[in-house]
Amino acid sequence: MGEPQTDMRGSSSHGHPHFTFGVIADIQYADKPDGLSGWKTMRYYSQSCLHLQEAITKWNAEDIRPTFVLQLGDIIDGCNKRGEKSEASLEMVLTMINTAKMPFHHIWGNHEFYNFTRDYLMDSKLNTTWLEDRRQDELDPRSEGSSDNKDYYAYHFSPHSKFRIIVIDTYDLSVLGRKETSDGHRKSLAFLDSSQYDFNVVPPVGTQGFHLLEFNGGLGKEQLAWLDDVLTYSDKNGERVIIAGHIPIHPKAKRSLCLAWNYGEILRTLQSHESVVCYFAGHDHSGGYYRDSHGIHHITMEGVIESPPGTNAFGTVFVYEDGLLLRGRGRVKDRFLPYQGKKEHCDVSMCQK
Ligand SMILES: Nc1ccn([C@@H]2O[C@H](COP(=O)(O)OP(=O)(O)OC[C@H](O)CO)[C@@H](O)[C@H]2O)c(=O)n1
Repeated sequence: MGEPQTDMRGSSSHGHPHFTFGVIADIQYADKPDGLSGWKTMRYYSQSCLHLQEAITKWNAEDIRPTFVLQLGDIIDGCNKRGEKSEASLEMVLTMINTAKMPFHHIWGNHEFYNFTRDYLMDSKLNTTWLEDRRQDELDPRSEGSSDNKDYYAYHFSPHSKFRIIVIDTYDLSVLGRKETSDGHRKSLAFLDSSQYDFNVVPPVGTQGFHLLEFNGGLGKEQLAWLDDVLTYSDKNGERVIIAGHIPIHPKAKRSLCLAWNYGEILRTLQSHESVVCYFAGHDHSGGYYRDSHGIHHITMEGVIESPPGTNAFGTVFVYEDGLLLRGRGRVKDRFLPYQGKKEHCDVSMCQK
């Protein structure tokens, strides 16, 4: 695909954008020398905040200022916990984010849970449910007036009358973050018990249960039902929906072991609603892209932490009448993502759960 062309005001052959927003993933800040990860990939801790600062500077200066930014999780690295630097490092990154002229929606990844408990996160500045569109609460039968009632961190908002953004919690089913005595932890273990898994063995990619690893997670039944309700409303209201979570949900949209435990169930939910346009994830630092058989675009953003000096990894999404234009910076490619009608068949044959 050739370079998508836009003029200084974002207009293109697709018209003028309804709105724009920023996306960024896996900043993983730590005051630590650069070095190899356990996966033998290079991690540039010295660059993570510089890259974030550059992204904010660019977003602040854009002709059409992004309405919001989706921060796709892993904002600070798990190694902060060992040095008892979790709170100080988080404060340092959030102070930088305060210089942005638009709100950030924070998503929680595995590194949030290496540093903090779920209870801590719920009361922290990384809980951005206050940005949800409360006027829509009455439209969600299961939300009971507020997302505060939920045992998972997910919400939605409508930045334009015909568009909705849904933030999902891909560590709702997880052995990270929840107290061992909690119902959520029990349900997560029950899920794993019903599957073949062993956290001590990393099976080859593509074999049964290869993705049932501690650093992945999934969506519980309640969250799936809530998501289905919100999407049903969006279908009826003629909205286009963009969903964001930390973990990729399509086996072809990632390169490594990063895949939600119950990706099949999540995919089936998304694919049963015509409103869904795109799913944004992070987690797999090498990035990925796949357009599934229902026309849903799966974008896995390259990770800031694995972006060498002189590069970066973030993007601005221009939301047009006929599609989304992802204008990538650094390692993130430019892509035009057209909206498309549903096809009859479904590709969940690849999905084991
Ligand atoms: N070979 C390895 C490497 C790591 N682990 C353990 O897995 C956990 C998560 O690793 P980490 O690198 O911190 O996860 P990220 O979310 O930063 O990155 C995911 C990558 O993008 C995957 O490609 C941690 O507990 C490690 O100790 C391991 O068991 N074996």
